[in-house]
Amino acid sequence: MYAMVAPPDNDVLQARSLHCSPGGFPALTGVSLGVREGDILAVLGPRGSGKTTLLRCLSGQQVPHEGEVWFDGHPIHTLSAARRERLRADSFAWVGAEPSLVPELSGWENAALPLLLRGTPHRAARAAAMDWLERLDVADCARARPDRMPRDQRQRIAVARALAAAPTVLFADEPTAALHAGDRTHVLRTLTTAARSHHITVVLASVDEEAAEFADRAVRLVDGRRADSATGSDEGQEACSLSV
Ligand SMILES: Nc1ncnc2c1ncn2[C@@H]1O[C@H](COP(=O)(O)OP(=O)(O)OP(=O)(O)O)[C@@H](O)[C@H]1O
Repeated sequence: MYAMVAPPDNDVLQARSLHCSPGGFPALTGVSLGVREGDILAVLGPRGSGKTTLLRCLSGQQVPHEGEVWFDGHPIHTLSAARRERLRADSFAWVGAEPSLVPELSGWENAALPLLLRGTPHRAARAAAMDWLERLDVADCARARPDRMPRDQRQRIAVARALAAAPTVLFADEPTAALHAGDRTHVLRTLTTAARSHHITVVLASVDEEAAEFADRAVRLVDGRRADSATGSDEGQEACSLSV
């Protein structure tokens, strides 16, 4: 064991020697990495390599069985479930492969939902949501219900919802997996361009090497371990001074 030491100032997120076995399967076996503020980090690897489990640990949805996760200079693996929930609502956004929209709400209401839940006035939340729907080319879906939209439009609204919330970190887990090739590139480009212009840090998981083209850095996982460099193995405290 080693004493908990805060990560370097320019790392907004840091994982140290994560071990995690959801459902008893060793999905992560000693993963360390740092994510610099404002960076777009691609987490690449084949199916089953541990990408989703890593993003779930970094975002506080899953507590690692061993190791540490730090956000903004504070450990989050030691927080209560309620405090992790609060952190996720205030600072993080998540886009998965399947758009998970509220079926009873229209396109703009879905995109505005995190802002409305935070108490943003209705008019301001609507304006922000509409702005993002326009950037993602789905403004004409603003009044439609999700069951009236094709999947790629629902996914664009899910991306708009994540960006409208102005998170510190956006976790995108295979955000374009369910889209056609042309849509994939457009959604990834829009997501990463918007994140850069709003200084949102992005952790982008993908099986597709193309995702690295949109990122500042990439790490690669194979069988729950870093496969890209010596910094990725079970290095414990040395990780404190390393970014990616
Ligand atoms: N709750 C769970 N119960 C059992 N096994 C799990 C659980 N969660 C993850 N695993 C296993 O851990 C391994 C890593 O899964 P994970 O979803 O993190 O990988 P991934 O790289 O995101 O893959 P995919 O693209 O298929 O989602 C896989 O073998 C998966 O079956």
